[in-house]
Amino acid sequence: MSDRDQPQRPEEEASSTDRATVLVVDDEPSICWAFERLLSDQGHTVKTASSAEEGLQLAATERPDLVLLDVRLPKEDGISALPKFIEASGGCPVIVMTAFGDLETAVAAVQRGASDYLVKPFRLDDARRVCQVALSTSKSRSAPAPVVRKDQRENRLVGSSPAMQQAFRQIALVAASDLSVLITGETGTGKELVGAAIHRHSHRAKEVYLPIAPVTLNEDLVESELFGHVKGAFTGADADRPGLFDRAEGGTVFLDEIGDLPIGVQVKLLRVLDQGEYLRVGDVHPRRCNVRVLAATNRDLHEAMRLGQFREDLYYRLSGLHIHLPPLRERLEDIAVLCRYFLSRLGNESAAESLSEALIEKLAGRPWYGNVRELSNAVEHAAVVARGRSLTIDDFPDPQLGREPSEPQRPEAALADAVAAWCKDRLDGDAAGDALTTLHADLIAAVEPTLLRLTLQSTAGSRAAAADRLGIHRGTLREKLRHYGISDVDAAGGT
Ligand SMILES: Nc1ncnc2c1ncn2[C@@H]1O[C@H](COP(=O)(O)OP(=O)(O)OP(=O)(O)O)[C@@H](O)[C@H]1O
Repeated sequence: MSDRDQPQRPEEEASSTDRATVLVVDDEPSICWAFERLLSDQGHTVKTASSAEEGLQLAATERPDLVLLDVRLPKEDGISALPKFIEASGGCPVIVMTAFGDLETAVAAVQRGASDYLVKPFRLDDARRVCQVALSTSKSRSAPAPVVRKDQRENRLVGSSPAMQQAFRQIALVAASDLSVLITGETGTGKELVGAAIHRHSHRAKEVYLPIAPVTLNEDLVESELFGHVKGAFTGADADRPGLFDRAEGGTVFLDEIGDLPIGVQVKLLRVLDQGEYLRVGDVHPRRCNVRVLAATNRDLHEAMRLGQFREDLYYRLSGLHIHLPPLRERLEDIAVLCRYFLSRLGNESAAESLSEALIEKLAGRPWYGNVRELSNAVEHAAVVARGRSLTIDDFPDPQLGREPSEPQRPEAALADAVAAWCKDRLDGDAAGDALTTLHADLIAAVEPTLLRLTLQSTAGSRAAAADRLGIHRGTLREKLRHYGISDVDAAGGT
């Protein structure tokens, strides 16, 4: 707990809940002491125990209003004792505490009936807030049936950093609900894996989980791909066709790169979230749908909203809960556990066990702009090179020196921003909304000449090679150069 957290004075606790009895079960005396100080200052009675067995006896005699239960205890651990505490106390909320949480522990705790999950070390402010919320919940809740855990060895989400512990806690708490979740983070930080984990631990687990990246869909057809269309909706629509939301009925949709969703489609998505219904393209009869939406992005959605590229109402509707995955370079504690995990997933247990501190330290000094994806590939590469012996830093591929964290997205993002500014300017200038009829053609005319000139320069004026690079027919290139009045001399000479 941090020193700057000072417990509030009793008189500051005007809105405090009724005086309650709180049982703290932890074999660390400092934790028991901290809670005693925090909660008795608020007028509550605090009982402490250093083992599950001792705690259960107190739970039966004291019938506490709240139990704070550590996971690691001397004999029986907190997770297995959890249902017994709920039963012994007559159904009071139990907050599980751990310093060694992984996703499975967090999910098991919530599935066994924990009302919340505190990751050590925690701030007193957080502990106070979590206790207050738990104390305000009904004491009459019944103990949920224990759920049998499935072994989820493949594609597990691992990490020991506080940021990952926080993510595990959020996943565990949100999984059982139907809340939309917004998952943000740079490329390769594990957003899709978080989406899959939420689905896997939800009541929809047996239904479809459909990860969709709208950017990979045909731009003109993205709406119809997502929501389907009816016969005659557009040229070529010769029959009714269901969309991806039909396919995901009852399950979960993971929308990747939500920041790139066209505005028109954003409106439709908002209707799904608000009213649980959507229209197929060309249809006038709304269809009901029962789909949980998880969304991910590596873009700054606040900036996208500012530029008018992302709807604010959709942002607030989507971010029922926001899980942020920091870049790997900001959670270096995860590198060792991830390396071991990737090596044992490759079946290379001996390399996993023999990873040296010195190697981990060297790896932690690298920038990992591609985040966990880059680390995973690098470990795989190193394992192949090492051929069964212990890994050394020389087995790893060279780090991509000199690259900036978000460089892969930067030119596209800058271009999108420039287009947005241009568009906004033109649309604002057309306040009456009737003068603009060639917006699309105007934009193409503004950017295409530069594209053609630079490509021709890159091929030293060879039209055939430039057409290949551009992915257009040589005749089309010739026509375009004529249209824009670009001569070969222009193209070779500069922009
Ligand atoms: N915490 C983690 N534990 C184990 N594997 C991870 C973790 N985070 C990421 N990975 C692995 O890294 C790779 C990239 O993860 P994922 O596709 O979920 O990232 P992403 O953030 O969705 O990336 P993008 O934005 O590029 O789509 C995957 O192979 C995934 O299994």
